[in-house]
Amino acid sequence: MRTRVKFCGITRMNDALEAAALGVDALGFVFTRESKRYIALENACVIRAALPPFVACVALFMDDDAVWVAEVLKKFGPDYLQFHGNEDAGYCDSFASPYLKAIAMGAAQNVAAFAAKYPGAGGFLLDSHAVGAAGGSGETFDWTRVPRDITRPLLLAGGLTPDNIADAIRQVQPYGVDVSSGIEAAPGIKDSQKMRKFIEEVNRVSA
Ligand SMILES: O=C(O)c1ccccc1N[C@@H]1O[C@H](COP(=O)(O)O)[C@@H](O)[C@H]1O
Repeated sequence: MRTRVKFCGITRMNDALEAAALGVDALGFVFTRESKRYIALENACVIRAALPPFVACVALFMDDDAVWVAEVLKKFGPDYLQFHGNEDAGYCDSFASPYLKAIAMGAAQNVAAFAAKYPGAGGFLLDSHAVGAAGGSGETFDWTRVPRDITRPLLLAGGLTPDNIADAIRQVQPYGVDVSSGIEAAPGIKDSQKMRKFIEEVNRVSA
């Protein structure tokens, strides 16, 4: 099956439409305000309304106030929430909405034990970022540390680029991949050629 692709950190209409035309499965919108890729809720809603069918929208948060998450849920209506901080399962489940939980792949991380604490998560995003630090750093982690026996969907993230995505998929065989800085010209500004090359590489190795 083709590896699913999420492009994260969308801030511009044209980037979203180009990504959709390339066949991306999901677009990520960063609603945590410290991020360089933060998008105002009103702008995200305008982009969302212009997307063709079957492009999932993901709303990313990092230790945000529950009131803010609820407001985004109500107005933006994401298909998935993505929690990228220290949120516990009670907090994540409290929104009664499908969600992905990020796992920071520090040296001591035990993915199976972490995942067991979040029975309500639809999947897990394995990222190189330190918990509490802003993500989207463009740094990879040691992919040999991804366990093969996790039965729930895993999305590989952290430092993926058009040049390393083929190796990443061959090595990790993830359910999906998630990329932000590796397809950018600058934070929040996607690069058309990098987006295209990234999708071409995913299609080439996972066809
Ligand atoms: O993108 C951000 O600005 C961001 C901010 C806070 C938490 C997570 C963030 N991004 C996520 O990080 C991964 C990896 O990014 P990159 O490809 O290494 O730049 C990205 O897929 C987002 O889900």
